[in-house]
Amino acid sequence: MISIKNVNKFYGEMQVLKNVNLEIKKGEIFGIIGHSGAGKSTLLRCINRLEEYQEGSILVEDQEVKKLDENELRNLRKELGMIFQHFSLLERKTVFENIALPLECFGYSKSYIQKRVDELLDLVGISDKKNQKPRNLSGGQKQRIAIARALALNPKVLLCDEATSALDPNTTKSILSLLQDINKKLGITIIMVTHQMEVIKQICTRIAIMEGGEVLEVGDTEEIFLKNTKGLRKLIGEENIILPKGTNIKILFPKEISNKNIITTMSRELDIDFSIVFGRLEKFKEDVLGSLIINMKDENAEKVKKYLENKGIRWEEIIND
Ligand SMILES: Nc1ncnc2c1ncn2[C@@H]1O[C@H](COP(=O)(O)OP(=O)(O)OP(=O)(O)O)[C@@H](O)[C@H]1O
Repeated sequence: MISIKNVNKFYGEMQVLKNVNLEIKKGEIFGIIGHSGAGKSTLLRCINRLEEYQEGSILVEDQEVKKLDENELRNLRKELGMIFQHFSLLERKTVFENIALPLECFGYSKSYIQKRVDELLDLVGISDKKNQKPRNLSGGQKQRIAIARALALNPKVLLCDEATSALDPNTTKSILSLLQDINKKLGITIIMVTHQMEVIKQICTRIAIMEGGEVLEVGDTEEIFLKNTKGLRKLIGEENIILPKGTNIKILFPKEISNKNIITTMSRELDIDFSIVFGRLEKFKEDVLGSLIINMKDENAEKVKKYLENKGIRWEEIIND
């Protein structure tokens, strides 16, 4: 659906996107996470050409974004709705007028606009606020208006730039579940740029971790948390794990087995001692998952690997993580 290949972008001398490659699939909720300044927003804004990119290619449904003429760009933007951290609503206009704006720009009839805005108000759950001004509404309600406005032209993709960063945790949850509903009901592809771990855990099926303009890792969100990958550790500032001598094995605890006493049972059954090098189990949606690195003498490694294989437990030998 969206294919980003070898994209480089510069602001003057400063390179802010470095050889970025990503494939975003139709219908998925894809997260782009990283610290401030990582280049997330810039990348997102290159997709709808709010920013230009100097090198590489961005294809949206097989159209090269940087080659579009004015008319084609207008049509592309119709397909790509966008929402922002601070909502970008017009304060002097009512909720209805804010949502109607893109429809007016595209010349729809008054009667269609009435009908469409009512549908959208219903979809985002703020029908009762139709004639209010945004200043009388909460942050969550304002973001619902912004979502309705972004969906007005029936886009195929919704670009979300830190859409929940200005909201409290409960409102964040409700906006995320609204986005999830919209994704399911309407089949819209969603790209979420965020620095909030909870956001990607809650709704993104796949994520890219960015730092310094580069994509460090791309993968299935659950797998990244399960394996506690290097990119994820970098993101949370726990990058360096000092591996002791001997064999180091990372045991994965997917949600189905995270509460089992694998290590103590294995130690007892094999009569081998282990030391625990590093591990983290954490809440992921309604479950707990994670991994644990254990250290053992080299001569015991084969026995342990066989044991884990036989029990169907996922593991990886860590040589230099
Ligand atoms: N218009 C601009 N002119 C010059 N430099 C810019 C411009 N916009 C962004 N930058 C720089 O580009 C880099 C990437 O910024 P970007 O906003 O994409 O990062 P981000 O990961 O989205 O972070 P944040 O969440 O803080 O916005 C930063 O170093 C930023 O200072």
